[in-house]
Amino acid sequence: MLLFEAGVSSSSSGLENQIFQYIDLHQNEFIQTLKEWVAVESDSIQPGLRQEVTRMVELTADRLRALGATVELVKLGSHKLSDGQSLLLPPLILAELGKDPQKPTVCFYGHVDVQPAKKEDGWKTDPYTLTEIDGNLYGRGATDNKGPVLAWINAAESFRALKLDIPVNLKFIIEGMEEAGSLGLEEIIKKENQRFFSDVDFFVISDNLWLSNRKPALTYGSRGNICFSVEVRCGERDLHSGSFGGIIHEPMTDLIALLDSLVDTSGRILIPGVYDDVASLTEEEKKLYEAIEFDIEEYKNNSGVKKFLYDTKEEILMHLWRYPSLSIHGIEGAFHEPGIKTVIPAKVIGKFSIRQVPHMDISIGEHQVIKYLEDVFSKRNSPNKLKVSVPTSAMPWVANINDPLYTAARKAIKTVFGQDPEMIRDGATIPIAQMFQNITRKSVMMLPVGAADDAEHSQKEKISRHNYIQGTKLFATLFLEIAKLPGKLQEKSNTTTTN
Ligand SMILES: C[C@H](N)C(=O)N[C@@H](Cc1c[nH]cn1)C(=O)O
Ligand SMILES: [Zn+2]
Ligand SMILES: [Zn+2]
Repeated sequence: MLLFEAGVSSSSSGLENQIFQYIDLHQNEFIQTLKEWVAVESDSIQPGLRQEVTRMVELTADRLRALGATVELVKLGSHKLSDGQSLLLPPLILAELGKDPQKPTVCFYGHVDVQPAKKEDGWKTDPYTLTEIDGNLYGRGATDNKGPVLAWINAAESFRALKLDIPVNLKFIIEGMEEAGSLGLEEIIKKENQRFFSDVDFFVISDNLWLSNRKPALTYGSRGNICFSVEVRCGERDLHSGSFGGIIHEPMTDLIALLDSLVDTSGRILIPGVYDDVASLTEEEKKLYEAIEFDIEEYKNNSGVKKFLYDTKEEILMHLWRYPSLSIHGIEGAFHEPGIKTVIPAKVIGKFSIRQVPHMDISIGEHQVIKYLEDVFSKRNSPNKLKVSVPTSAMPWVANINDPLYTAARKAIKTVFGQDPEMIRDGATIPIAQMFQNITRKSVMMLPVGAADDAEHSQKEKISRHNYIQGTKLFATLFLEIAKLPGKLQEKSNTTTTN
């Protein structure tokens, strides 16, 4: 059996070494569970797979119950699809393990839904069969986010199996709609703020990646996102392009023109006012970017793209983390199969999103985009119908890295990986981060275990065996480090005695 040397460093204690050995010895069992989880096609985007998402949430609940946790499945109601139909949302898991008032309480967030994946998208392995190749575990959801969710559960299980006291109370909030924009979540966080979340001291999210393939990271910021749907319709049914091509305003032509008006060739968003509220860059912040270790070539190789829009480390990171970006994701109703279908689609829906950064206002952004699209469309003198909607949006998040939670995590990372973490932000969005911070006013931290080459949302998504197993050790060590934070414990026992 392979033992990871970095997990048994000179700075780790006897207790840590005992836990690390247990994790190393049981790594194949942990991987087997991940295999079972990856086999569930819990794609939250495609309505036809909603039952699989619910099944995945139930499987997760079973695992938490087996750990000894008390599990509640909270109903989130339903949501409206673009065709007007209503679809049930999967339940949300709120689980609790330990309720000792003398211990700090850590709430972990993760999601068990995944992005869509089909073998024919270009996967070399079946996306729903976890496949190990050269130490990497390939499969949809391996890193985003089933692997990290299991790593948290594995960490707690390891304490239990060794009959060791978990030195923190654990709470879990696990959803099945993150990839679809965390529908229904904010309402529950607000509702549960005075109940389930009332005794939480720290929130930890492990749903993003390191900046490097090898160097661990701690994340203190993420971008938000506003998702837009732009529908252009000419009639009730598709038309023969031989019978009608040349005499009508085609919806797809209108839509392509609208989408083409959004960004220029340098990546700059062309919607007036979008950059107005972006936080200005201070000298202090500039220095932060200069100090970061970032291998542009490695990042480029991970993407498979030959050239980025920017050449310097600072420009690239700033355009990922502190400036908005606009991406076009797809067109519903467009003929996308191989071959030629000589049709004029009657209705097409373009999908794009704008990653929001601090100080940008979502409702102002929505208004600016809708007005701009209406202006561009009106100049085309098209009789077609334009409808712009915002199916989902999420706020950006930035945390205070001087919070004791970050101190505990730095120590845990140093113990397990033998090096200090890179302090990073993330260009992606985890809607719950800002909800936790805003609503509960407690400390929030992102502690990723996936590496930069994990290819989230892509055809070769993976987590390495190393990161999955070391990640499990990291979370176990984090429990021990959080329990050592004196200020928090002191405060907690004071509160307990005065109550
Ligand atoms: C970072 C996280 N693993 C993730 O992939 N989040 C999604 C969430 C989202 C945002 N808008 C719609 N879904 C993402 O950043 O794309
Ligand atoms: Zn995720
Ligand atoms: Zn994702």
